[in-house]
Amino acid sequence: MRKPLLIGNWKMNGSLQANEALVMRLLPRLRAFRDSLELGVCPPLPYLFQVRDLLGSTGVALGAQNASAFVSGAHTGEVSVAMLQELGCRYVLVGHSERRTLYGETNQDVAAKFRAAMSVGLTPVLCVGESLEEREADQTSNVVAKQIQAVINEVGLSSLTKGVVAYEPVWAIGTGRTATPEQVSIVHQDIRSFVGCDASEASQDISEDLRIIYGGSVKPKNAIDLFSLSDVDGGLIGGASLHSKGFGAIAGALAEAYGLLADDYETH
Ligand SMILES: O=C[C@H](O)COP(=O)(O)O
Repeated sequence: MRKPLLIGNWKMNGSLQANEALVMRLLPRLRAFRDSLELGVCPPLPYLFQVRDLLGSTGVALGAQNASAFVSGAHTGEVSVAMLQELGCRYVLVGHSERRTLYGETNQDVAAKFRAAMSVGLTPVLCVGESLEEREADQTSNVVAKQIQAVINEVGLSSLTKGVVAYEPVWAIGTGRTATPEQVSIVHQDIRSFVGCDASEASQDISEDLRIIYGGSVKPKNAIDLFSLSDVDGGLIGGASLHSKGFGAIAGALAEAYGLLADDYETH
């Protein structure tokens, strides 16, 4: 079974004081799920040390929101995957739509970052998704397939499962406009079919093993419907991950969807 995964992406939010308050309130809410779910948070880079220490050995992992594809050298302002690994990160987001749209990252750039992350043992979380225009032009499948194919070209199909795919329709990010369960289900199934499309036994296994999580305006009230879909293996949560109660409730919904509710957790 694919282990359900929930990652909070704090984006460019927080302060020393706010992070401490958030993590201290969040940890008790996540305690019941730490064996059944894989949990992580991605604070802004300057706070990685602080949050790593706050998380301690609670089982909630640390992740970064971005990394350079380069190993070292004259790349002012960039941070290497080895640095993130040294700081205790387990995950790194690659190709978040905000990186693609605001900072011009191409499919090739993202694929190089995926490779770099893998090379130091980090788990790259490959973010893919279509814009509203692309959806309206019926291009969702093509766009997502190209984003994934670029990574397969770079690292090979069999290495795809060293990472996680996060489907995040751009039009649903931070807009309060969540994709419907039907829309999400179609794209997640498409991704799984695309990965398994050469019909070899190996590609079938890879397709079956690949974790595909959903992100885009996930809230406690819509989480259970999204996480109950058979091809959705968890969530990448933006805005709601900044609130301990909301993120805790989303973790509860994920556990509930998988029938993994711990005895000491009540759904309210
Ligand atoms: O990385 C997270 C996604 O961009 C989703 O953000 P959101 O939950 O605020 O829509």
